[in-house]
Amino acid sequence: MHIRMVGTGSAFAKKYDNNNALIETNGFRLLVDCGITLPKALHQMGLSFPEIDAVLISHIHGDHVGGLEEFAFQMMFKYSRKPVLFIAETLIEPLWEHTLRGGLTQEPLNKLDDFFDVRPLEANKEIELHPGLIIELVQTKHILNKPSYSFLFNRRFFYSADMRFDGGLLRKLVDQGVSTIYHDCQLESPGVVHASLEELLTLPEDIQRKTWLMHYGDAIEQYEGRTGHMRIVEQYASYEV
Ligand SMILES: O=c1ccn([C@@H]2O[C@H](COP(=O)(O)O)[C@@H](O)[C@H]2O)c(=O)[nH]1
Ligand SMILES: [Zn+2]
Ligand SMILES: [Zn+2]
Repeated sequence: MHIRMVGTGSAFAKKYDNNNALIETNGFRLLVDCGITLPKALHQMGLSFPEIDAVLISHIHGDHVGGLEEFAFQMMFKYSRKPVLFIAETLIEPLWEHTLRGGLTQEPLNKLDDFFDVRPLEANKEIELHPGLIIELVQTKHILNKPSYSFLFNRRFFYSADMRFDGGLLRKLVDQGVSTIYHDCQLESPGVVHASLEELLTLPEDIQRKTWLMHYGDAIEQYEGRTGHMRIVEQYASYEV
C-alpha cells in the first residue's frame, strides 16, 4: 500500500497544503479528506478528480472537507460521474446540512446522494473498501461533541487525521500489530484540539520509531532534529506503508 500526502499542513499553514492523502493499492486510489487547498494541490501533482476512485472523510473541518464542493461540481458537470464517498454515518447529515447544502443545491439536486455515491461506514467495524484495502474507523477525540474519526488500514497502518493526544490508544494499536502511525502534530503547546509535539515526545521509543508527523505548521523546518525518534512526512512524497 502506498501513501502520498497531497498536503501536510495544519489548518492555518501557508507553506503546506491541507493535510490530505492519497492511498494507492492494487490500482485503487483513495483520497483521504478533501480540504480547501486540495483541488489546486491535486492539479499541481498532475492529477484530476476522475483519477480518484473514492474519497474518505474524517470530520467536518474546512481543511478536511472544504474541497468537496468543487469535487462534486467537477464530477457532475465536467465528467458526468458520481464519485464514491466513504463517510461515517454520523457525519452524513452534518456534511450536507452544515457544509455542502448551500453551495451545491440547485433544484432538482438537493441532497448529498444527488452528488455522491454515499457509502456509510460504522465505527469499530472492519470493511473492505477494495480488494486488499481493509479499513476500520476509530472515533477519536478532537472537538467536544463533534464526531471525528481516525483510520486503521489493513490492521497495520494508523492514520490519525485530527485527534488529541491519546498515548493509551497508540500503545494498544502497536501491541495489536500496527507498524506505522501517521499522526497530526501541533508544534507549539498546548495542543488543545491536536496532539502537541511535546505530548508525542512522551511516547515510548518503540512507538516513536513507528510514528511519522503530519498536519504541522509552517515552522516545521525549525523542528528538524527535535522530534525524538519520530520522522516527518514530506508533502507530495510517496511512502510504502
Ligand atoms: O477549540 C478550538 C478549535 C479549533 N482551533 C483551531 O482551529 C483549527 C481547526 O482546524 P483542524 O481541522 O482541527 O486542524 C485547529 O487546528 C486549531 O488550530 C483551536 O485552536 N481551538
Ligand atoms: Zn485539520
Ligand atoms: Zn479538525
